[in-house]
Amino acid sequence: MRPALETNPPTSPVLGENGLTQVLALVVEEVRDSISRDINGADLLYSLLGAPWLQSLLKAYECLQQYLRSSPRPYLPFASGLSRKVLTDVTPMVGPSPDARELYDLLRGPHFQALLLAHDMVAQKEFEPVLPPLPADLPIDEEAMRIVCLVKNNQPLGATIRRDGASGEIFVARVIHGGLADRSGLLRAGDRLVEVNGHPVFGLEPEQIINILAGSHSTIMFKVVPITDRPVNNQTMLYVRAMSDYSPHEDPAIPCVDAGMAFRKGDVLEIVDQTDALWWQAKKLPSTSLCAGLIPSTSLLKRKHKELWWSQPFQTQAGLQTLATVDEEDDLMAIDVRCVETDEEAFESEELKEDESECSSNVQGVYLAGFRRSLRLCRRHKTQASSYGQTCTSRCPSSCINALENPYEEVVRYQRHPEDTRRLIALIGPSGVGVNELRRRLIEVDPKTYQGAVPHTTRPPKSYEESGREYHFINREQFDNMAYNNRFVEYGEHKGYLYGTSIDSVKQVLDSGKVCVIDIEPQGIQAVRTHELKAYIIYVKPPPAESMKLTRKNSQIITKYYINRPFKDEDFQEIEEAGSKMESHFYQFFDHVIVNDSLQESCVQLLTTVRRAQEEPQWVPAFWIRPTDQRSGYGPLTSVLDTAH
Ligand SMILES: Nc1ncnc2c1ncn2[C@@H]1O[C@H](COP(=O)(O)OP(=O)(O)OP(=O)(O)O)[C@@H](O)[C@H]1O
Repeated sequence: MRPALETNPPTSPVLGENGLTQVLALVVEEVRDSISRDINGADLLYSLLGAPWLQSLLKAYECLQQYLRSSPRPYLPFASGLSRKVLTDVTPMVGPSPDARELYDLLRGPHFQALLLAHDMVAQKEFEPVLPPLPADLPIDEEAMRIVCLVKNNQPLGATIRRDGASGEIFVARVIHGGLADRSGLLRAGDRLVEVNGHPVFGLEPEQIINILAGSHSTIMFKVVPITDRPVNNQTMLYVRAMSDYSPHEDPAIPCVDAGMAFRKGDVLEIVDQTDALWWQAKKLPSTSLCAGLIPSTSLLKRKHKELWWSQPFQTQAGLQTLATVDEEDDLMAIDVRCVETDEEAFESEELKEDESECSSNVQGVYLAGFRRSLRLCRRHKTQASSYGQTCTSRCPSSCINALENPYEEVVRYQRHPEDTRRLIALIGPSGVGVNELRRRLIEVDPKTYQGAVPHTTRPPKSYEESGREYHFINREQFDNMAYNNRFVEYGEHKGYLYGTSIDSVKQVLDSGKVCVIDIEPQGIQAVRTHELKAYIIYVKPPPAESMKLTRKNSQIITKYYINRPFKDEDFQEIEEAGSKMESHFYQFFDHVIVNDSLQESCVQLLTTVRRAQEEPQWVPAFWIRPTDQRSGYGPLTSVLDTAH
């Protein structure tokens, strides 16, 4: 700041009449200097301070301040009366002077007359409400009643009622945030209803009252005894991502189906009211609606999920275990007898050919790691986790979230700072949909920005391979150690060798300032949804089988038995089915979905999405952003949601 400003004591600045404008002018000058010194944000601040609306606002403020000090009094109590009298005097004048004519025109002007009218209203203090006198014979024990008159429009009233079983009295059960009743500010949960449109409601059933309401036309009149102890609303705004689907129409327990709000897994919800322990009020984002809807609270939804779980013991439960089902089906893929591998050596040599061809995948001198066939095939053997006696949950306890335990995941808006490491991009999709094709094309577009992670393997290196380029070659003990210490995003076994993508390989790419682009299987989701990697997960969705038949005419699929072979109809069917299973279990973790129909369009969409993921604000789990000590286990989410009543 300039010395001129520094000399003023900050607590008691004595500003002249145009004090604020002067101060602002000095600040603007200061900010202009900062722009030339290239100080971050100075540009934005300069345009904000120079905005015409801010100048006008300041002028209005200063005028008000000035008049507050001088407390002006009306010159006349009835200025429009005087103006009318002058007009009556001037009208009959024969050959009035130019001054008299000008005065006449001025006084007749509608704006001038409106100004005088406003002046008189202020002078006579007509803006103060006139209340009717209280009746003299008011009984002492009379309860304070409030008469509420609401104008009906097309919107629902936005309130529910309940009947007290013991007393037969009717109460407002809840007022829906942003609804007609809430916006009136006159009806509150707990108010006792005495009359509706002149009908006493005592002893009536709620349905009868609803019929009275339905029959009323332009206005609804309530007579209520207001609640005396209003709960203090000290809740903070909360945003969550739904981890499961919910439909009020399929929930017999909801207090009012019409007030309920359906949501799908992955939807971001703004929780606007948690006063009720069972039923919260929320809006689905992005939302243009003023009115919130009822959704089950965390504890209620957990209870519902548990009840469902117990009532369907033989069904596959949503969550990470479902992988087994998807994968088993992969393995049970109808095996074409002609495809069965008979000669290990012949296969090996074919693999070698393929490896050699992949060796040449150098783009601008950069080797594209992580596209090897053996690595991709090993990821289809899903026995690895059990063979290590570990589940995903035990591998990454801090971030595993399943719908049964946490039906809502708390999220916050996150804008990556340009100096922070880039977010990991993880592509996921059913095998054969085109995940690797898209990933490869993205990296090839700009290998200086995008890069895959170098995987680890226990397989011995081939003559042309270099450690750290195709793979990090390590021994089994080292691999086991890394797996034991949760250092892999995912890993698996192929032909007796272990292959895996490590967190450190991903971090190495991110730390070099590049965007790391990997593909993952569903069991890798939790390992990348961490504060450390901040993965942005893109689901590559298969288009309908019929459409794939057209677009994949010249494409080839990698299988366990053939290195490459043309797609068959069964492949499309399988990809489609595997896709819908993947969606039904993991959709809540997908930040973006690309339907891979036309390859060209998918590539463009991928590039745009990946850029947006780095540059634009996104909803991310709150535990990524919270301080370290709050970032363990389910703690933050559960405690925030369960205690915030
Ligand atoms: N949109 C598309 N149109 C036409 N062909 C495509 C399209 N997307 C992918 N392909 C082709 O489909 C084949 C399978 O794609 P890709 O190898 O990327 O599968 P994937 O999803 O990575 O599965 P996996 O990991 O099991 O190999 C490749 O030959 C690829 O070129």
